[in-house]
Amino acid sequence: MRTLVVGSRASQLAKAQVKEFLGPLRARFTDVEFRHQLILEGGDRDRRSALASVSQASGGAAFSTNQEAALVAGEVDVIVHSLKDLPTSNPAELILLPPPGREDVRDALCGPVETATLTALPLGARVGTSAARRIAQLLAVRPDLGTVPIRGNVPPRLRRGREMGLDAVMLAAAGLHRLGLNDQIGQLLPIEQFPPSPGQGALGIQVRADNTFAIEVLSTAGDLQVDAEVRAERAMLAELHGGCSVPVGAHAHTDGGQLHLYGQVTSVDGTKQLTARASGPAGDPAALGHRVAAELMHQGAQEILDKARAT
Ligand SMILES: NCc1[nH]cc(CCC(=O)O)c1CC(=O)O
Repeated sequence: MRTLVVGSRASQLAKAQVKEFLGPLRARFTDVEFRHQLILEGGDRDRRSALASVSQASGGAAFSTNQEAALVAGEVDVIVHSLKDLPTSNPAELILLPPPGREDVRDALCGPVETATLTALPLGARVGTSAARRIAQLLAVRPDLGTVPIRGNVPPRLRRGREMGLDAVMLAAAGLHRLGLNDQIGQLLPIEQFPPSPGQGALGIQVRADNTFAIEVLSTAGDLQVDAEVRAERAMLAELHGGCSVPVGAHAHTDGGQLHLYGQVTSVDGTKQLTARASGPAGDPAALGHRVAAELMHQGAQEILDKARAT
């Protein structure tokens, strides 16, 4: 019996993601023992300091560092991340395998279901989110809204939103679905105005590039269409030199052999919004990502991003 040690953060969402990833693999490889190992990150140990520093720490990579160290050291064979939390540059000895099927890519407004929608939120309503992209996108459609910083794992964000009396909290539908929190969703936001963070809803399956056994087994869980889509989105983000904290949205979908990519950059105050689209062969997602990024740059993305980074 061979063993594969699967690492993840200790959050409920991370545990749900590992379960989802391992389900089909356990059924397919009855001669492999899959062992789950939790790896604490700075953001898990000290919740209070994490609240303040999570997006600044290690250039936005606060969720992946201890895990990557454990992977490089050989303590685990694979890390199951939320792909959108992973920086677009991977350490040289680590690679990302094709992710399994993607969850709903959209963002959601959560709160009282009658009022947590774009049209029903009262004038000047307060929405909980700390993400530059979400703040910018919200203000672009509802400049009257106020946004309130709220960080941490998904269930505590919902709880604090209620405690603080916020009108809504903006979260990824993927995490809500995976945690069985669908009943919290007031509205799933339209992709046109609210393209998600690149990679949102997909798992980031990270292994050592030389771990042939892990690659052989875990690749069988991958979905090549999802892989092309998220690679296009992440290539666009990388080309814009964006981390996870820039007001950049991206969404790719496949149609036959064609990959379509939609990209959006929004100023933090929501007053300027650039969008671009392109299509290309599914076999070259990076080229498509670069094309859409180049079009956004041509429209003036650099100035918007420089300003967003300065705030
Ligand atoms: N940055 C935190 C984070 N990382 C992944 C998810 C949800 C799952 C996903 O987007 O894939 C979330 C919470 C959120 O943005 O609502």
